[in-house]
Amino acid sequence: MDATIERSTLRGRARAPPSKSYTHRAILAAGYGSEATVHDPLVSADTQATRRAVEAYGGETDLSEDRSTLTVEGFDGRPDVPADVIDCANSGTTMRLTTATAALADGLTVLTGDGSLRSRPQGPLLDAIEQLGGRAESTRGNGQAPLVVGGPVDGGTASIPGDVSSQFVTALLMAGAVSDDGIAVDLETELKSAPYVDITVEVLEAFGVEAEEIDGGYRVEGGQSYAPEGGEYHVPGDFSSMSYLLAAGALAAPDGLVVEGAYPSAQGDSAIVDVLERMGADIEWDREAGEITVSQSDLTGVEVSVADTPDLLPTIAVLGAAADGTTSIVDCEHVRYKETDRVSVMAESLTEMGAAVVEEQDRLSIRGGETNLRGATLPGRDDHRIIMSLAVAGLVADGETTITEAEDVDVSFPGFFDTLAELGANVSK
Ligand SMILES: O=C(O)C1=C[C@@H](OP(=O)(O)O)[C@@H](O)[C@H](O)C1
Ligand SMILES: C=C(OP(=O)(O)O)C(=O)O
Repeated sequence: MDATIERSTLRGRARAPPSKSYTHRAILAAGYGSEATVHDPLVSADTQATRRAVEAYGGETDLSEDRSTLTVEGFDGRPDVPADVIDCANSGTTMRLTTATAALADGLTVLTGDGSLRSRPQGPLLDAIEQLGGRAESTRGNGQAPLVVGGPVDGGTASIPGDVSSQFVTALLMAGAVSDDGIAVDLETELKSAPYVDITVEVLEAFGVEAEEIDGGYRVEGGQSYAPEGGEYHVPGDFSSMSYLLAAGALAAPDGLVVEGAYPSAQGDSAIVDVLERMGADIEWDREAGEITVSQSDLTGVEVSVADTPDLLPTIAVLGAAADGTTSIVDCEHVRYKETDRVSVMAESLTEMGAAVVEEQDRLSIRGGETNLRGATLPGRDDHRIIMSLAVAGLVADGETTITEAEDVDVSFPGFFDTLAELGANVSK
């Protein structure tokens, strides 16, 4: 599917989808337990992959007809050896989190994914599982999927670098809670994407599982049981998804637009509100009502570290391209290990749209504001965040912006283009 966007004026109210990160964790936490109902799950391509993995390990899941609840009968801490290969599709979270599950099973599991996922780093997690006494191999010996993983591991201490993916820590903590001896993770370097581990700790706590940050790492006791209070868990709204709507409002909603479902949580990506404020946007977050109101404003470039918030890079890059002056996105090397190398892809795409961009290994600088962005035909590269951010750029570009393979927004924000259209965007697909 191609999506074509033209300059637009937006207004009204929109609700971002439920959080992808919380949904993955809630489904897997419920899988590690015996029974739980997950309310307001994100039903998207990525979270469906985690659902399939839980089923492969012996869990059962049932999505209500209106898709508002997912009931999970878990495998109670003891995963079966899957009857088939687990296909994690495009989802890094699914692959990392359920690779650690495989290390608890008494036999071998094979995990694979699409071309993008098969090119992303898994080596530190494989090493960690081997340090814990499990078997963990990349079939091509390059630290990438397909992976062959086996256990059962009892627990112990594993040391991993912190600057590749926080999902390795999340994976080991979630599995460690149902291991016999628990797992301690020593971080060899400072942790990037750290708020995602805060999300993990928050979800574990909601499921009655304790994990803690210790000096230089994290630790979880073994022998714990996953059971949310009353058997129910509610997923909050997704701030990464909201970032596109908020950026769209700051660029193209003179009378303002309201984003609903924005309640405070551990999501680092709520920092988008602060970034927009620093750029000069007229933005207000009513935390109690869970509503953010944002209006079109003249934006100025700022320097932003995305060490904690890698998924905001494409959104901030687009804001920078439309702002006066230079926006520097720093601490971004780990953003190269996503569905695509998003530092390079945003540099190329925004250059194509007429922005002045300088790409360095750990910094992306965008000088905007001198001339308008111009529409272009841009490949979506099977990367949901590239597609959504470029669609926002299209709202303020001269002429048409066409994004190819735009259906991949389904990974995290199904209905993204319909939501934009309901806000008044000129979108055709
Ligand atoms: O744990 C999670 O839910 C995620 C962690 C982050 O990845 P890294 O920890 O690999 O940076 C983030 O980019 C991804 O979209 C979701
Ligand atoms: C990188 C992302 O997710 P994952 O790592 O789960 O593929 C993302 O959603 O931007």
